[in-house]
Amino acid sequence: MNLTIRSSKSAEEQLEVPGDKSISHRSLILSSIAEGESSIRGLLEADDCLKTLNIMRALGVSINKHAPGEYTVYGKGLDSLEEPENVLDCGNSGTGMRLIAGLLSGQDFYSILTGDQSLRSRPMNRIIEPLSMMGVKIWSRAGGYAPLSIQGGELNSIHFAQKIASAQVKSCLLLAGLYAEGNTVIEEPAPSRDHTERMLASAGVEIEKSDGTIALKDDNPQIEPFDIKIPGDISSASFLLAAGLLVPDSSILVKNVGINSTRSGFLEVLDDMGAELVIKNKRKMGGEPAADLKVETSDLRSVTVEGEIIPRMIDEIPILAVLATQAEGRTVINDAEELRVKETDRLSAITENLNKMGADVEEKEDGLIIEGPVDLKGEIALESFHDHRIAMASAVAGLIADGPVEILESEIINTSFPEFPKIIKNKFLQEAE
Ligand SMILES: O=C(O)C1=C[C@@H](OP(=O)(O)O)[C@@H](O)[C@H](O)C1
Ligand SMILES: C=C(OP(=O)(O)O)C(=O)O
Repeated sequence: MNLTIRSSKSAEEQLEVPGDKSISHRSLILSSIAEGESSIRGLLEADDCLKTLNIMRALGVSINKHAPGEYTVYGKGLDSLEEPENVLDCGNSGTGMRLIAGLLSGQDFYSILTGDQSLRSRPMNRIIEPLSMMGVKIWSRAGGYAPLSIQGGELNSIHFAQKIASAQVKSCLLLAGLYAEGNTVIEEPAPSRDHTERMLASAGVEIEKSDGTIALKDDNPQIEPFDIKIPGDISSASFLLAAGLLVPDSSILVKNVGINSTRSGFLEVLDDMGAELVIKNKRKMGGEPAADLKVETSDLRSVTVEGEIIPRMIDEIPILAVLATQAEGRTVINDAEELRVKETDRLSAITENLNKMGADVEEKEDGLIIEGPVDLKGEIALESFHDHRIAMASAVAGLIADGPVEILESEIINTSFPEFPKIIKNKFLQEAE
């Protein structure tokens, strides 16, 4: 399936984005091992999270759907999971695979995790090594690639200093740590998203955080069941905000978006770029800070983005690159080498697509250098590279191109934001195509 972007129009819209992907995965996993019935509203019903939901069912958890995004999960405690009869498929989801690997490490049974071609080429040694130190028997293909086979059981706790700021690795180890003897301690070089820590703490697990160190204190943890209303995903919202900033005479309000500071680096960068952005109605939703975000079409200036902010906006770098093509001056993105091991090599994919449109993007080992502003050309077909964020970032670039832009194999957008093509067609294009 292709998405055709042709003739955009100014948009004055109030929109919502679906539930946060990271929080959706975590709420399914933690409710599955809670002591009782949990209720989840606003679950992201996109491919990645639906894979996690199916895996929890395959592990013997009963999960009922009542309405769109509304589920009851009947958890029976930490040790209630059952050996799956078949291989568990995480699809395209790095988060699903790495977090569930942590969970399965504590189970006294054998399981196999696999995924699509993209996921089977993403690095898993980053979890295999610390999990092995905890005593898990875990096998992979040569080089540390999935499928992963796991024989879980008795675990010892570790004190692990992460080299990369990865919330997936941290969360994997915290989940395994629930089953380990003694305190699991994880150090991170810079703050990464902290949804797992927040959710564990609010479910009654003793967890301490100070100066980049997270310690699971409970010797005999139990997860209390919870009711959660998941806030909208800031990573999905970033594409709509960018569209509002770039398409002339637009004004976009995205309501109910999670703005946890470990996720909201993109908003800080927008501010530095001179974007007309207002953060309104700040409140808490599902134990997380949330707000309504309003942007108006803005003249943007270039920025340098590097260091500790990178993990706090890791999935927003491709759309930042699109914005940078329209900003006055040279934008430099450093310290973003992790983008090379996402669903695709995002540094190379976004460089290729934007340069095909006539942009001036230079790829560096750990980032990008982008000169702006540059008029973007249409009459072009762009690859999605089997990566939802590349497909959506390219579609937003298409909104300001001087001719039609075709996004190839755009169905990959279902990974995180199935409503995106419809929102773009209905709100930003002249006529529904
Ligand atoms: O923990 C999570 O939910 C995620 C963590 C990030 O990955 P890393 O932990 O690999 O940086 C991010 O890119 C991904 O989209 C979701
Ligand atoms: C990197 C992403 O997800 P994951 O690692 O879960 O596949 C993403 O959603 O941009």
